[in-house]
Amino acid sequence: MVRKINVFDTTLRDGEQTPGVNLNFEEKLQIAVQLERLGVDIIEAGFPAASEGDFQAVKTIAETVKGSSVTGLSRSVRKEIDAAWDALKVGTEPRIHVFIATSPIHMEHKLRMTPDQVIENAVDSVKYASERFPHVQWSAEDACRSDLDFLVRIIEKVIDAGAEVINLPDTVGYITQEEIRHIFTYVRENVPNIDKAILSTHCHDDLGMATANSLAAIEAGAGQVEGTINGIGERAGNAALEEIAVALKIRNDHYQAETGFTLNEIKRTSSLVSKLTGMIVPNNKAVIGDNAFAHESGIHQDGVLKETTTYEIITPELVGVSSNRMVLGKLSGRHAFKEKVQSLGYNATEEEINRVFKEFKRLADKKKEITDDDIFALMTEEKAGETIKHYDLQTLQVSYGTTNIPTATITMTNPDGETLQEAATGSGSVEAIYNTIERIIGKEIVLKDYRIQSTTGGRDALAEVYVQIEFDNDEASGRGTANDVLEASARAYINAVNRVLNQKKWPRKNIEKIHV
Ligand SMILES: CC(=O)SCCNC(=O)CCNC(=O)[C@H](O)C(C)(C)COP(=O)(O)OP(=O)(O)OC[C@H]1O[C@@H](n2cnc3c(N)ncnc32)[C@H](O)[C@@H]1OP(=O)(O)O
Ligand SMILES: CC(C)C(=O)C(=O)O
Repeated sequence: MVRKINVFDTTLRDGEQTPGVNLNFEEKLQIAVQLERLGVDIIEAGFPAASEGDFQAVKTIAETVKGSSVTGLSRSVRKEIDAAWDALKVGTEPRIHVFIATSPIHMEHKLRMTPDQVIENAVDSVKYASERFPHVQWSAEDACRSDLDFLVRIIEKVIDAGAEVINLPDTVGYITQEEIRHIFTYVRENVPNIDKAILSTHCHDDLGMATANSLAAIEAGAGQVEGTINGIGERAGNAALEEIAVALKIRNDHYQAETGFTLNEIKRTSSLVSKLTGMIVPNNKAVIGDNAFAHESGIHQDGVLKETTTYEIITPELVGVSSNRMVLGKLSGRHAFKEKVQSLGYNATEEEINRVFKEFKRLADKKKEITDDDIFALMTEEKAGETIKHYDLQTLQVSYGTTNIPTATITMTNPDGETLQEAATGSGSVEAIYNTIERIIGKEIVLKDYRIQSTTGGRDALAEVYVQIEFDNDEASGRGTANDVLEASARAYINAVNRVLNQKKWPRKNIEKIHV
């Protein structure tokens, strides 16, 4: 029997508590609409009493979103419950989330209240909220560091006062899986009226255990899970909802529970939240990181090419990613290389593949990632064999100073094997180099794009320059790698020139016609 777990998304409330994140009205609305599309059951849209902006955002979201229930947070303070009511009453089935801390540390030092005063306050605010809202959720802030018998006492009373969801947050991300299972089990077994309420889990990631702890709480009977998209939130963040939803799906055999998520909306939701909050998703982030479906090493790539399940437990399509990705680099093997060559339209012999594979490995030692363009260049050179002649850089000298005109002197061999030398000036060193190369080649070349990046870290990093040029009505890109940026710039330019020449012989648009 598979249990349905309600998803309570707090990207717009706890997620907005991420240091540096500040969503405006339109951004909150855009995210809320996407959360609805994702299939979130409850959207916590903000804290209506916190500011006029948050009040308006919660109100508009409550007016707009109909497929998910919309809620707002409030302290155990009557005027905040009033503010929440004003913002949320426009929604269908208005819902409030009231909280107060229950741990000895919070009660004594922050609230400066006795446990009995906390009970009195919680009961009063839940009653007050229930007189307005048809749905009331109550949270015992810092529940996971609270005394269990005190929790049992207060929960029984707030359920009697009208709370229908009881949330037991791990506010500071402190709990372990075994302990959270114990808390949920203890509450279920000892609160006499617990059947009238749904238990909810809300975990923080301070020890990197938010997802694991949320799943453990589900195992112990939580019927609602709270978290944020991409795991953003206060301090180290909240449990990442996409991880929980996918874990429940993939390990359904174990958890026997599922969310109502339209899972293939996950990637789109994650990208939207990342873009609007400015919180970049790490490449290695579970489920939605750029590398989650990328395979880098030869043994893995070979396995995936033969049978994807060898190294993929989640299909990319499940979460809305179009396909997996083979990253060609120095750790790649012949199988992945051959597959890439074939996917680019080449019908190469084993002998050719073996030859070009050696070149590929040489290049991969210098570059982090080998692109389709690189493979194209390697294959073009292989197919052209000796017949295509090209320009080669022999020497490069650049004179630059703050008070003189940058001048480059270059020696190159041309396609006929002749050695040519020229010098030219420019407004900067790179322009001087490109003007000199243009003179040697004797053609007008248009530089359409120039980009530079380092391919490794540290002071001795290799510079990689990418250029795009046009001459003789043909375009090509070129890359050059060297320890020095000026040499890399020259090599990229010459590489692009050679590609234009190669393309004239082996037109790229006819790539599939290149057969042995
Ligand atoms: C675990 C969580 O994530 S809880 C949610 C956290 N989110 C936020 O705090 C964002 C919105 N917060 C705000 O805009 C403001 O903090 C407000 C409007 C709520 C309150 O602002 P202020 O009145 O200036 O109080 P301030 O934030 O400085 O201090 C909090 C006060 O609330 C009290 N308090 C904290 N939690 C609660 C609660 N659940 N119920 C009642 N009082 C509470 C504190 O004890 C403190 O009281 P004191 O002033 O008597 O010492
Ligand atoms: C208000 C509660 C649910 C909270 O955000 C927390 O305890 O982390």
